[in-house]
Amino acid sequence: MSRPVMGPVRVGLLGMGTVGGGTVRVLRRNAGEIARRVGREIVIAQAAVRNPARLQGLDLGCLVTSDPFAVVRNPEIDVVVEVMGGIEPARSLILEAIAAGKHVVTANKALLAEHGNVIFAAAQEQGVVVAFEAAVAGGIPIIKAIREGLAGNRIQWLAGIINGTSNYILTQMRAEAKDFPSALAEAQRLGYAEADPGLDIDGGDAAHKLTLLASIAFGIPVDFAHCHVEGIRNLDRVDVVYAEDLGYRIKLLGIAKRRADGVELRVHPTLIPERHLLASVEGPFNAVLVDGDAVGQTLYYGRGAGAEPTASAIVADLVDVARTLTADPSNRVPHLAFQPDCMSALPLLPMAAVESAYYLRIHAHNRPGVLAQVATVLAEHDISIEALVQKEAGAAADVPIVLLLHRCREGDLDAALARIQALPVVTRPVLRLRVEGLGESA
Ligand SMILES: NC(=O)C1=CN([C@@H]2O[C@H](COP(=O)(O)OP(=O)(O)OC[C@H]3O[C@@H](n4cnc5c(N)ncnc54)[C@H](O)[C@@H]3O)[C@@H](O)[C@H]2O)C=CC1
Ligand SMILES: N[C@@H](CC=O)C(=O)O
Ligand code: NA
Repeated sequence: MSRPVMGPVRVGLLGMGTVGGGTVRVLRRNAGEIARRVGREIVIAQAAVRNPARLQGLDLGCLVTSDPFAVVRNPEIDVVVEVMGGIEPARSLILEAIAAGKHVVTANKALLAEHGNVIFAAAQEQGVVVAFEAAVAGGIPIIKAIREGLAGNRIQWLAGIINGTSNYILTQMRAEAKDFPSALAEAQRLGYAEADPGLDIDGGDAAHKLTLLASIAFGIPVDFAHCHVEGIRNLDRVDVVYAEDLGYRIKLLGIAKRRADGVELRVHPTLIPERHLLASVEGPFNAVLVDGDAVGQTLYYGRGAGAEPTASAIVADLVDVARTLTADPSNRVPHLAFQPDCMSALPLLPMAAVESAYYLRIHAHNRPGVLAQVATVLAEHDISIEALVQKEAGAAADVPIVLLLHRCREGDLDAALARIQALPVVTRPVLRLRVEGLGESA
C-alpha cells in the first residue's frame, strides 16, 4: 500500500550553543536515516540565535532571528526545540508555544524540575507533547526506558550518576591524584560543566534530573523543593583515599526510593562498594540503575553530556513527536508516565527518616581517650562502628579519625553528631558521607 506523501515536520530552534549546534549537525548528517524512520523529513525552518552576526558564515539553511518569540509565533513551525537553558525567557517561550498548539522538545532540566507541573498541565490541556529525553542523562534514553520499557513494573528505587562534571572531578581526584580545584578547572575546560559550575559541584543539576526521574518512576508530581541536595564541594582527596582503603569509591549519586510511608529523594556523595558496577563508571559518563519488581535491576550507561550525545536525545524526541503528530492526544504516552489524574500523593520524606550506613571524618586533638569519647556518644544513640581508620599521627596536633558506621536512622546520627561536634577535643566540622550497597550488602 502506498503511503500518502506528507510535507516535512518544521522545527523552530531556540538557542545555538553546544546542544543547538549538535542538533543541527545530527539532523543534517542523518537526514536520510531519520526520514526513513519517520516517513517524512524533519527540517529546521527557523532558528533564534542570540547574535546572528556570530554565526560566522555558518549556513543554517533556514530563517535566522535574534528574537526567540518570533520563532514561537511563526505559524509555519510545528515543533519548538528549546536549548537556550535558564528559567526565563525559556519558561515563557515554552508556555507560549504550548498555547499556540506547538509541540516542544527541551533539554532544560532546571526549568522542568522547578516548573514542570505547570508546563505539563498546560501541554496536557492543549493536547501537545513536551518531550525531555535530553534533560536527564543526556544521550542515555533513560526517560524512554522508564516511561515505556519498564511500564510493566512497580519501580522500587533508582540510583544514578547523573552529573558528568562531578564524576569527572571524583575520577581525577582518585585516579590521577588531582586536587579538587584543578579537576574542576579541567572539567570546565572540557565543556562538561554548567555555565554556573555551582550547579554541578553543589548537586543542583543532579537534583533537577533526579526530581524528573522520580516523577516518571513513581508517578508523583515534580517536587524539586523537597529533594535533599548535597554536592561534592566539601570533599577532600583524603576522603577518596580513605574510601579506597576501606574498599569503596565515592560517587555523587541521585537516589530515589519508594517506601510505604513516602519517597526518599536525595542527592549526595556516597560511598559504594568498589566491586559494584556503578563504581567503575568513570569520567564524564553517566549511569542509572533502576530496580523494578518484575525485571529486577537494569543499568543504563553512556554519555550524559556533550553536543552530539545530547543532540541524539533531542532528535529522538523529534522523531517521537513527528510520529505522533497525527495521533489522538489521549493515546499518547503521558508526560510523567502515569495518567495525570492518577498521580500518587506519597510525600517526600525528610532526611531524618532515611536509613543508611555512614562514613565519618572527625578531626580531633591528638590525645589519648578521644576515640573512646566519640564511641561512647555513638553507643548512647545505639549506633555501632563497623570499621576505623586512624593513620599514624606522629607529632601532628590534629589527627583525622575515619569511622564506618553500621546502618542507622539519620535522625539518630544527627543527634549523635551534634554531641560529637560539641566535644572540646573536636577541632573541625565533622564530615559525614552516606554508604550504600545499592542492592548488595554495603
Ligand atoms: N551541554 C550539555 O552537555 C547539556 C546541556 N543540557 C541543557 O541544554 C540547554 C542548553 O545547554 P548548552 O547548549 O550547553 O548551553 P550553551 O550556553 O552552549 O547554549 C545556549 C545558547 O542559547 C543562546 N541563548 C540564550 N538566551 C537566548 C535568547 N534569549 N535568544 C537567543 N539565544 C539565546 C545562547 O547565546 C547560547 O548560544 C541547557 O538547558 C542545559 O542545561 C542538557 C544536557 C546536556
Ligand atoms: N553539567 C552537566 C551537563 C549535562 O547535563 C553535567 O556535568 O552532567
Ligand atoms: Na536522556
